[in-house]
Amino acid sequence: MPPKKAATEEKILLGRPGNNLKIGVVGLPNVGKSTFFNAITNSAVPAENFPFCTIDPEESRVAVPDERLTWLTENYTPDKQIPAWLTVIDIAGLVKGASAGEGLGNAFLSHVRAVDAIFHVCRAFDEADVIHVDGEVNPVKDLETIHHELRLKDEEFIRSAIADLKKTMGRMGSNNTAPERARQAEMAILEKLLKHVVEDHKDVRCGDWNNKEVEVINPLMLLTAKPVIYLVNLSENDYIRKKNKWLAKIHAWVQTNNAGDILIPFSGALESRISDMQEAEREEELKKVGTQSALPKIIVSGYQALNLIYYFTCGPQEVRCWSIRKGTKAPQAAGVIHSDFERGFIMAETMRYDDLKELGTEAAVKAAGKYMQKGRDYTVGDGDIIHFKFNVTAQPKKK
Ligand SMILES: Nc1ncnc2c1ncn2[C@@H]1O[C@H](COP(=O)(O)OP(=O)(O)OP(=O)(O)O)[C@@H](O)[C@H]1O
Ligand SMILES: [Mg+2]
Repeated sequence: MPPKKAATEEKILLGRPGNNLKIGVVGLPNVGKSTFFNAITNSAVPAENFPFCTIDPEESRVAVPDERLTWLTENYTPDKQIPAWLTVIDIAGLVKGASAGEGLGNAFLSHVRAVDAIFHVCRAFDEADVIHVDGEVNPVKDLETIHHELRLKDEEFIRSAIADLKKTMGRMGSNNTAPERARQAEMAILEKLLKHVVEDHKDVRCGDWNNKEVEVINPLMLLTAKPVIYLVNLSENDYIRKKNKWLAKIHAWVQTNNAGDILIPFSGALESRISDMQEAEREEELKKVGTQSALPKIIVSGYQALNLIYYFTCGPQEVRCWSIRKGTKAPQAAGVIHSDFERGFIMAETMRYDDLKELGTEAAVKAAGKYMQKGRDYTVGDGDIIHFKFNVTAQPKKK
């Protein structure tokens, strides 16, 4: 008899499912959040030298740079090229005590709650003219402040979930019924979560949670469950010379507290200065000062932090990226183009970008046996080039 296949349970990801995910720019007031946001979106959110100049979150979407898309466009010469987008939201500054309503506290925290990942901007530039809310530049202290506030808020959410659950427990008398046992199991998970946040002082995303636990955690929409990318805002000079007295300390703090989180240095001053320039002028300026913009890396990292990937559809009309969450199966991936594609899904004809690039043409990929037909169980991979076959009576319309 053939050996039984080990049942490999697919790990449920922390966070909201779906592909309509957003990343928020979070940090203390006046650290350069709007400067960064403006540079990244070239939009007109005011960046001014006083705290709380951004009151409402501003939203913008930016194209995810990808040389695969450039290559495919050169080869298919389509009428249109459509990239993947990263949706970025500029949130006003959080201050110490925000969780207790300080500053514009709770409103800001609800904006943080509504995003799916965080660009945490911290200030490591000395600039006497730019006021620091605590009177001194100390990015490590700033990181502590924000994390403390986010965790306090999570503690409140978890305690309130525990209180709600308690009210429903033991009502029916017997505590050995199936629903009651489910509630007890949920309570145990909530208590474990509370210990993680309150006693161990850890962010939720740093825990090793199993699927049952993730199912309890996700609906709580906890702030510290969201992936974080630390963006360290340097003066132009420090960024160009790749030196700053705080960088090593910030790095050590991240490693100790949230090992694995990504840290990217950038300069709000430089990015803002070059963001108005035409591309050629910008390239020339960057060459002159001997550096590169940090924005492409930041955008790609932000997109990846959301657990998003994309597949391509390629043809003479358009070459296009379609965002899906990691782990999405072929029919649901097809549903991103049109719900009919999912409803009437027959198969996905796919090839790998790398194979197409290496072999040159679709015909060569087919001849090499690398053009595959995949069924409903196929998990779509990043950079797959897909043509869906489907069958519905109604004429499908593209989104
Ligand atoms: N790297 C940098 N070097 C020097 N000055 C900078 C740098 N980055 C930003 N600034 C300046 O710091 C000031 C505050 O920037 P900005 O308005 O972007 O902060 P913010 O974090 O959005 O503040 P708020 O929380 O009030 O919305 C601006 O005057 C901006 O030009
Ligand atoms: Mg701002």
